[in-house]
Amino acid sequence: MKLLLVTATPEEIQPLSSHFDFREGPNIVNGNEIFILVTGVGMVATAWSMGQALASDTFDFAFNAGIAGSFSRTLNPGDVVNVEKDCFSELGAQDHDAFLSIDHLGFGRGTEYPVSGHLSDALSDHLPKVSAITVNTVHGNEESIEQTVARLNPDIETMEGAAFFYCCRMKSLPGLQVRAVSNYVERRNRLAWNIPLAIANLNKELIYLLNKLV
Ligand SMILES: O=C(O)c1cccc(C(=O)CC[C@H]2O[C@@H](n3cnc4c(=O)[nH]cnc43)[C@H](O)[C@@H]2O)c1
Repeated sequence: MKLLLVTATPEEIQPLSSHFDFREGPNIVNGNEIFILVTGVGMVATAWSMGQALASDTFDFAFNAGIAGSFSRTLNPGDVVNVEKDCFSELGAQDHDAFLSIDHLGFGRGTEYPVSGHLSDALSDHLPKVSAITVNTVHGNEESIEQTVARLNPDIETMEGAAFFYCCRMKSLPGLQVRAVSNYVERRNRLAWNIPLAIANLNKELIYLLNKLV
């Protein structure tokens, strides 16, 4: 099988890369070819990089791996989750105090799901399923957090996930978005982020998943 592993920054998959000694181009794990795509942070960078990769090559399965902020207090820092639903939460229009989604405006859809397949289920059965939003601006203001929770009630947020699912959907490419919680979504408090724990747990999971693909 040919797999695409998409991440925003090299740091987020550094332990995995060291574990398997990943290089540029195809890397072989258990007979599968793994291509690493480091996109840069954000949905535009992700869409551009994935668009380039998917236009010039074909893949059987894709992973989006990274850290995330959690709205949900039932998730703990370091928890690894499987995103089953994602949303371009800022895509739409303000109408005074109301938000009109892109769906409501009639210009498309704001919600994305992974292209499912038997492999997705077999790989991710053990992971908690969550709903996510994808943002350009990381929430860090109590009022805007309350408004977003009231409107969408997401479990986590990232800056790339919905773009990953969008690109996969355009190519009918099955995939999984696997995220580890590095911080709670709250009034900005960068000192409270536990990025090392999130990266360590994310990478243990990725090594497990790639070893499961035999
Ligand atoms: O500072 C570091 O050492 C460091 C190492 C690796 C990655 C980072 C990042 O800041 C990655 C940004 C990445 O993380 C996602 N993320 C994490 N928390 C949130 C959040 O609360 N809201 C939205 N996105 C979040 C996001 O997908 C970024 O791509 C730093």
